[in-house]
Amino acid sequence: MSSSLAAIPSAGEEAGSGASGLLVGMEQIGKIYPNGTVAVQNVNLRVGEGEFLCFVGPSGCGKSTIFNMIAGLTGHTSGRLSVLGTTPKEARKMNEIAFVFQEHTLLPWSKLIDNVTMPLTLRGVPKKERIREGERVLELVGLKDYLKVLPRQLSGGMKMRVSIARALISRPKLLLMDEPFGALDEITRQSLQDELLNIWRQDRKMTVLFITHNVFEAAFLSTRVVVMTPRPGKIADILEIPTPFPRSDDYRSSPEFGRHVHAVSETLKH
Ligand SMILES: Nc1ncnc2c1ncn2[C@@H]1O[C@H](COP(=O)(O)OP(=O)(O)OP(=O)(O)O)[C@@H](O)[C@H]1O
Repeated sequence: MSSSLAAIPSAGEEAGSGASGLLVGMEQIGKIYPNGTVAVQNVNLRVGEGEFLCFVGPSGCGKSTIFNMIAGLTGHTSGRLSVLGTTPKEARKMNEIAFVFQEHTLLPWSKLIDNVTMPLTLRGVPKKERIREGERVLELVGLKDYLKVLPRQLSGGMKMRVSIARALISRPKLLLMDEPFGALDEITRQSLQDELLNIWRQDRKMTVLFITHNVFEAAFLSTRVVVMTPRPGKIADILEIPTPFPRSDDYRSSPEFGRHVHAVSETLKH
């Protein structure tokens, strides 16, 4: 992997000049938590605009830690990390990174429209614009008829759709999804995979980084799969999934899909 990341600041340094075309650049990234746990070691990764990367690896290998470092929620302790051409902390202030977790984190007492527009409310965006954007993203996830409904009236899959809508409302350049579909049944999971790919394909400038334990999900969604080793997490390999989009149910049952799943599974074993 080429790594001309000279413009990327080292751990603890302030923002440097941006590396153009590079959404995320990781060079020799390491993370040791204050209690001494070595979570991540020597991670090198370059992510460009419009990619869809899945991260797979054994439990505790540092996938969430990598996401938290990219999102500026925890610092790296060695190496160089660039996000949107600057440091993660600076990138976080740009409102161009959104996070979706497995837990939906919706406010139970707020209607859907208020839940999805929360990021805009916090930024002081006028109500008219908030409502317009809220309707836009709820339509994207197939929930435009549910504006005034409370989260408790929704199924798990619908709550996840709302979480995705809330993440999309800021039109993020970088969408970080940490095992978002892990708690859903297989049918709901597959339909959300289809919807997510449709949304991503409508905005090919958006880059998605997605954690999953499911090799089928990784082979279906990704342009590349990052396979990690057990802790301390390193990158075992990065597998290209060159199958063109749109990917349909035919792809799910194709020999090509089987080969990609097999390749990811085999890499995980080593
Ligand atoms: N705040 C923390 N302090 C100390 N150790 C931590 C902290 N957060 C995570 N760890 C440890 O770092 C390692 C990596 O954790 P992380 O959550 O990043 O792994 P993961 O690959 O996302 O796991 P999973 O697939 O189970 O969600 C684990 O050993 C975990 O216990």
